[in-house]
Amino acid sequence: MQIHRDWTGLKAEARGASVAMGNFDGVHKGHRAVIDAARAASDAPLGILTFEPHPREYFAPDAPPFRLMNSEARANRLSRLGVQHLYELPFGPVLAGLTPQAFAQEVLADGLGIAHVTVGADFCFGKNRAGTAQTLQDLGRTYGFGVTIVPLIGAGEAEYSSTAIRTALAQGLTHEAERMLGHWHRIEGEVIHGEKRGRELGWPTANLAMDGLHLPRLGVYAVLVDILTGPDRGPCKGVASLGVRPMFGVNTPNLEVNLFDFSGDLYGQHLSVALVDFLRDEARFDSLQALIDQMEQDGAQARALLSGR
Ligand SMILES: Cc1cc2nc3c(=O)[nH]c(=O)nc-3n(C[C@H](O)[C@H](O)[C@H](O)COP(=O)(O)O)c2cc1C
Ligand SMILES: Nc1ncnc2c1ncn2[C@@H]1O[C@H](COP(=O)(O)OP(=O)(O)O)[C@@H](O)[C@H]1O
Repeated sequence: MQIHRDWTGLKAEARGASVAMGNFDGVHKGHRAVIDAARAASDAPLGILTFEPHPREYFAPDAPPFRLMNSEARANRLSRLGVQHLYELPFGPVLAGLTPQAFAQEVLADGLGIAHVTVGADFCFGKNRAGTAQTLQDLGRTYGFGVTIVPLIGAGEAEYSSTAIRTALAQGLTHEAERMLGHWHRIEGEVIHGEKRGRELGWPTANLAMDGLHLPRLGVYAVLVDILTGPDRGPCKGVASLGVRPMFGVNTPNLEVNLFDFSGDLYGQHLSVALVDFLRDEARFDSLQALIDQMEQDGAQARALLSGR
């Protein structure tokens, strides 16, 4: 998959693509219906047109993080769906200021030379979100690109939506989120250094930052892990704590993963951690020993829940 971060001066092989356009946060079942329609609409190379940062991050930079995945995780998932070109356009004052007409003409037609655009029925675009899917279809006739509008799938509009998935995860409803996503919700990133306390407790934990990401319910989860890089690359299981570690003062939230039956060095490697079962809320215990005893129970419960997965 090639990633393009500009909409002018692209090489000829990127032109004429059929693209699915949207934010694709989470790449849930509704998104995949739009991507499948883009694939079916044309024999041209399949592309995704999306924005980075997410427009909502640009317009409300101080709002709490809401994204289900960072741009790297989104790109990896889209690549696995067979997307050949990812147009990850920088969302800033220039794009935010384009009218729907200017976006269609300058970005889609003259800039990228796109042959066909597929969007979900609720797609809005352009300055003040003034353009609808129907507007796009009309502009396509003017500027010479085809437009497919995909009806929203599911019983109601909220059936498959990134917002509904965020709500489920905030309640610890991992299986409900999975039903809408079509896969487990995953947190991906590089293993960073922590306080080196885990190994002293007998529970080393590989730590991932939650920077910019939506926070699922804080607490302990049974997790399926893919080690994406390094000598220990491959799938494994574990138990993870997502939270602020109230036992140890005030901290920024992170994800701490203990891998079962593993003793390698993971610093700097990339992990993808699937939240499978919520076990309990994060707690503050009277003693370190009480925390360790509880971690033993968490580990045993996670092993039991994950057996057969
Ligand atoms: C299964 C598990 C459960 C945990 N539960 C709690 C908890 O309830 N309260 C808490 O403050 N920390 C909890 N932690 C987080 C530990 O405090 C943390 O992993 C430890 O401080 C190690 O931190 P370090 O990686 O920075 O060395 C838990 C960790 C694991 C792996
Ligand atoms: N079973 C394991 N699960 C998670 N990390 C492990 C495991 N065994 C060894 N490690 C290594 O130990 C590190 C975590 O140890 P820890 O004492 O918690 O340090 P830190 O506070 O830096 O996270 C991980 O980043 C990884 O490199």
